[in-house]
Parts: sequence; C-alpha cells; structure tokens
Amino acid sequence: MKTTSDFLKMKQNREKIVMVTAYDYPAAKYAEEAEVDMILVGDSLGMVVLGYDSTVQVTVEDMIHHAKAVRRGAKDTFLVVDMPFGSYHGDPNEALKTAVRMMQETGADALKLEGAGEVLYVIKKLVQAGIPVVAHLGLTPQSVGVLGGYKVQGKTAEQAKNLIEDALRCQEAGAMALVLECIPHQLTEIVSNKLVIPTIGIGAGPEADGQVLVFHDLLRYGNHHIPKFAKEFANVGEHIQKGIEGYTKSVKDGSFPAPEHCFNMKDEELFSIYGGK
Ligand SMILES: Nc1nc(=O)c2c([nH]1)NC[C@@H]1CN(c3ccc(C(=O)N[C@@H](CCC(=O)O)C(=O)O)cc3)CN21
Ligand SMILES: CC(C)C(=O)C(=O)O
Ligand SMILES: [Mg+2]
Repeated sequence: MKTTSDFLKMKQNREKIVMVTAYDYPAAKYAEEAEVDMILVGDSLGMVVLGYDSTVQVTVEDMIHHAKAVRRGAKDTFLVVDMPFGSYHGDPNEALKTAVRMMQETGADALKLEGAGEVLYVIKKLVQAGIPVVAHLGLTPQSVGVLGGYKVQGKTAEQAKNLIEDALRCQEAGAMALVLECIPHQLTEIVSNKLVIPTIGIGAGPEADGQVLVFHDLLRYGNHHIPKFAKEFANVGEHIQKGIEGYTKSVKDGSFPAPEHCFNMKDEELFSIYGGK
C-alpha cells in the first residue's frame, strides 16, 4: 500500500494521484482492482446512498459503518475517511477522541476535515496524535448553508488570496494533502505550485496533482443531481434499470424461473411422498 511519503514523491515526479469515493464493499473491491491510489469514504454518501439532500445529516456512526465495509473490500489501498458535519468543531479534545475512534474502528489511513480557521488547530492536534489529515478547501459542502449553495468558490482576487493563505496554513498545520473543490482552474495551478503537499481536485481543473470523483457520479449510478464537472465514464444506472425491468417482466410472464434455475428431486423420492399412504 502507498503511504503519505509516496504521495509527496508522486507530486515531485508529476505522477497524477487518482482518488475515488466508495461507500461499500463491492465498490471498494472495484476501486482496488482498478488500482486507484486512494479511496475516500466521503460524507457525500449521505446524498448518493442514503438519500439526504445534503451532507449535514451524516453522522459519525454512518461514516464508521460504511468505512468498515470499504476497508474490508480494499485492504491494500490508502483509505481516507471524511469526518462528518459537527464532529470536529467545538471542543478540540472531543474532536481528537472522535478522530481516534474513527481511525481505530475503521482501519482508515487518514481522515479528511473541511475548512481552515478554527479547524487548523484541530488538524494540528490530530497530526500530533499521529493521525494523517487531508484538508479540504474551496466548496466545502458541510458549510452549504453558510456558502448559500453549491457554488464555485475563489472567483474574485480577494477570495482567491484568502484560499491561497488557507492552503498554506493547512500545509503548515501538517496536512498530508489538500482537496480543492469547485474553484477556477487557474487558482488550482497557483495553489498546487505553492504547496509541497499534493492537491487533489474535484471541479478544480487539470492543474491539481490528483483528481477525485464521486463513484456514483462517474458511473452514473443513481438519480441524484450530478455536478457539471463529473464526466460520465460509464452508465451503470442504465444497465441496472434495464436489468430490473427485465426481471419484472419475466416473473410476470412466467418465463423466470426456467428449468436451469430450479432444483430437482429424484422421481423415486417424489413417488415415496405419496407411496406411504
Ligand atoms: N453526488 C455528489 N457529487 C459530488 O461531487 C458531491 C456530492 N454529491 N455531495 C457533496 C459535495 C457537493 N458537491 C457539489 C454539488 C453540486 C454542485 C453543483 O451543482 N454545482 C453547479 C455549479 C454552481 C455554480 O455555477 O456556481 C453545477 O452546475 O455543477 C457542485 C458540487 C460536490 N460533492
Ligand atoms: C467530493 C469529495 C471530495 C468529498 O468530500 C465527498 O465525497 O464527501
Ligand atoms: Mg466530503
């Protein structure tokens, strides 16, 4: 399995880092088989697998439950788990306790936290406790209420300067990598050039040191809203729909189950059922 220092080397060698989200055992298996560099158990699971309309409802228990399944499916891939909304603000000692629990119960290799500001202190605290931390700036979905929707961030010079400063502070706090979400690609280039740690972009252009996409978005799995940056690499939703419709039709018209789907009893056994009478 790759380690944090491998990701630094990949950046130095200009080798792109590939990250994909996964929320369950089969998805993790597929991701590991495809040789992605990192798997993220994102709190986006609230939206794509639990049917919530934001990531705000997702709990620490939800994250642990899904992360354990992902770890079982991908034992040899670097695993990052999102700390969910509300689990790392407030008392920093509580945040550390929760982080330790998430690491121990899931077998994660790192945790991801959104934002800078007060969160910088928590990043430092976790890193000092030996927990690798991935930072996350730009569109930070856990603050959707404050940001006023899922909008591109850092479009003005002032916002961009703030983001660059925050990125440097995350690195200084000890973050091993930085996710940049929904920002202009030119800003991604500036930040990536300024940082030693790798940037991993989502809706942030090709200049990031790596890319991350949501599993269900890139495969068109589910009927949730798909952001414009999520290219379609396959359409499994179409296959799933056709498959279930085919099953429904076959049961209704009696063509399923066919003989090859049935178990048989020997004739002599069958006759004996009545033979005893
Ligand atoms: N399925 C899914 N994919 C994601 O990438 C994702 C989630 N869920 N949930 C958590 C966050 C929220 N994300 C989102 C969600 C929507 C947009 C979106 O619709 N953006 C608009 C652009 C808005 C603008 O113009 O400022 C778009 O049209 O894509 C972006 C990021 C990214 N993350
Ligand atoms: C979009 C990625 C970066 C994420 O945080 C998630 O999937 O929750
Ligand atoms: Mg997330």
